[in-house]
Amino acid sequence: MSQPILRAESLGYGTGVVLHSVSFALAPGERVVLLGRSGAGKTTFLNAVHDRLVAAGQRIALVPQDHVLVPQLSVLRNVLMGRLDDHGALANLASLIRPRRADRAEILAILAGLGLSPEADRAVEGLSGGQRQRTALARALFRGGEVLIADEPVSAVDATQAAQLLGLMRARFPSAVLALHDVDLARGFATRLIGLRGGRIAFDATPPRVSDAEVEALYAP
Ligand SMILES: Nc1ncnc2c1ncn2[C@@H]1O[C@H](COP(=O)(O)OP(=O)(O)OP(=O)(O)O)[C@@H](O)[C@H]1O
Repeated sequence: MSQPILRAESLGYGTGVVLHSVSFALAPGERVVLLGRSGAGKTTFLNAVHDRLVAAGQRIALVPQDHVLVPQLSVLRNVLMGRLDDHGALANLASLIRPRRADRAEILAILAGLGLSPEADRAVEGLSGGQRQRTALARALFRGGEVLIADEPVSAVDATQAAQLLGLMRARFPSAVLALHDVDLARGFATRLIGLRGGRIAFDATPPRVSDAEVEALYAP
C-alpha cells in the first residue's frame, strides 16, 4: 500500500514556490531517485518528504547534503549520534563520553564495511570529503529505519565505491528516497525515477519507462 505523503502541494520558502502541485506517495520497497539540474528543487522535495514522514511517526535515516557532522568529535561518536533520539539526555551524555561496548562493536562493524576502520577514533575535522560522506552514511546505517532519505549521498566517492555504498543502503533500508546526479547510478539503484524541471514533476516512472532523452531534457539549458 502506498502511503500518501504530499497531495498536490506547493513547496518552497516563504512566499516563493520552488515546486508546484507536487503529489507523492511511497510504497514499501520502493527506491525513488530524484533527478534534475542544480536548483531544480531536489533538496526541497527531500526535506518536505522527510518532515512529513517524521511527523507521521516513522523512523527515518537522513543523510543531508552537507552531512551535519560535529567536526571536533570522532567518527565513532558522530556515528553514535544516529541513535541519540532513542535515549534520554543523560544516557546520551554518558554514552558520548564512554560509548557502550555493544554500540562500539556495532559501529566498528559498520565502519569496516565502509572502509573507515582506521578513522574510527579520528576527529571528523581532519577527514577528506569522501571520508566525511562515508561517516554520514555510517551514521544512517547505524540509525536504521523504515526509509532512508539522502541528498547526493555518494557524490564525493568514486564510481565503484558509490555503487558499493548504494548496495549497503539498499540492504539496510526497506525504502529510500535519494537525490543523485549520476544517472547511471540512479538507473541501477532506483525502482522509480522522478525528474524535476521548471518547478514541476516532469516524469515519475520506473527506470525502463524513462528514456535517455527525457533525462537529458531535464538538464538542457
Ligand atoms: N532556505 C532557502 N531559502 C530560500 N530559497 C531556498 C532555500 N533553499 C533553497 N532555496 C531555493 O530553492 C530552489 C531549489 O533549491 P534546492 O536546494 O531544492 O535544489 P536542488 O535541486 O537540491 O539543487 P542542488 O542540486 O544544487 O543541490 C533554488 O532556487 C534555491 O535557491
